[in-house]
Amino acid sequence: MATKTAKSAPTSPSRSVNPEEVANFSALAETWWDPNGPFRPLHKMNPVRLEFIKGSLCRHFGRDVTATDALKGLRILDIGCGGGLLCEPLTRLGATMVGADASEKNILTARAHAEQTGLEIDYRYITAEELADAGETFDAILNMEVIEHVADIPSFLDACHRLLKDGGCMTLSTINRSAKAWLVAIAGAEYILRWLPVGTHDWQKFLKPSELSRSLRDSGFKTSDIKGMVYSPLSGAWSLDAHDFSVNYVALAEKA
Ligand SMILES: C[S@@+](CC[C@H](N)C(=O)[O-])C[C@H]1O[C@@H](n2cnc3c(N)ncnc32)[C@H](O)[C@@H]1O
Ligand SMILES: [Mg+2]
Repeated sequence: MATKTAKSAPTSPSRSVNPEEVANFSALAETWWDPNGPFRPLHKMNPVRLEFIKGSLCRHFGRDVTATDALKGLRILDIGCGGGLLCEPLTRLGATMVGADASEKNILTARAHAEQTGLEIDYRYITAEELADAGETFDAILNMEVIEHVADIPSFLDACHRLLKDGGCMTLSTINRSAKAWLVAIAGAEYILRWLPVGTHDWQKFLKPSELSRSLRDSGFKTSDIKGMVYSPLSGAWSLDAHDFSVNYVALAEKA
């Protein structure tokens, strides 16, 4: 009798890609740089995201946060870069940026915009796993507003871990799976204010900070900072908050 060999499940090189999610972003690709378009919330959040990213990277790498070229010499990957809303300001701070996205249309928009602004940014139409398989490594990774849109978190974070040099760090942002987040980020932002197209976010895919930390630990990272990002309806501005993680939050993870 022939012995039965255990067959492992077929491995897909890019398990993190959810084709429906990527198609949603591709459909909006031409609107990335419209400050009043569907990505208006990201434009509004950008100053506070940059404050967190710049502050975290400067502390981690011992840089002077007040220097105009504070990130000079650092090779940084923006995974799921979309239209390049973060790649451009970080390039201006001296970083050597690689922006990678699973949507080709996003990459075309990002490249066209960088050409207009005269910034040199290496944009790639590639998934996290493909880039990791290619053996590239980076001093730091930006992982901003992506994890709640991926199909397989362990595969995605394992790829990020492979992409990070020893001693490197990764910033993340996502949305908490709380009742308030459903009210604000889904009912409010999608259905009432129409800031985002209905269906942009799936509440089930939001992550509690403890779940994000656990997933990061399982992939070999140590969470070293978490801050809330809080929106003030009065001023229309976002700010970092040490205690309120109830909706949006940012985190810093180090390669353990
Ligand atoms: C909400 S957007 C965030 C864009 C950008 N990080 C920002 O914050 O301005 C999420 C992006 O992740 C990309 N994406 C989703 N899954 C991905 C994957 N597995 N690898 C690379 N990019 C991915 C999508 O195409 C989309 O552009
Ligand atoms: Mg999102």
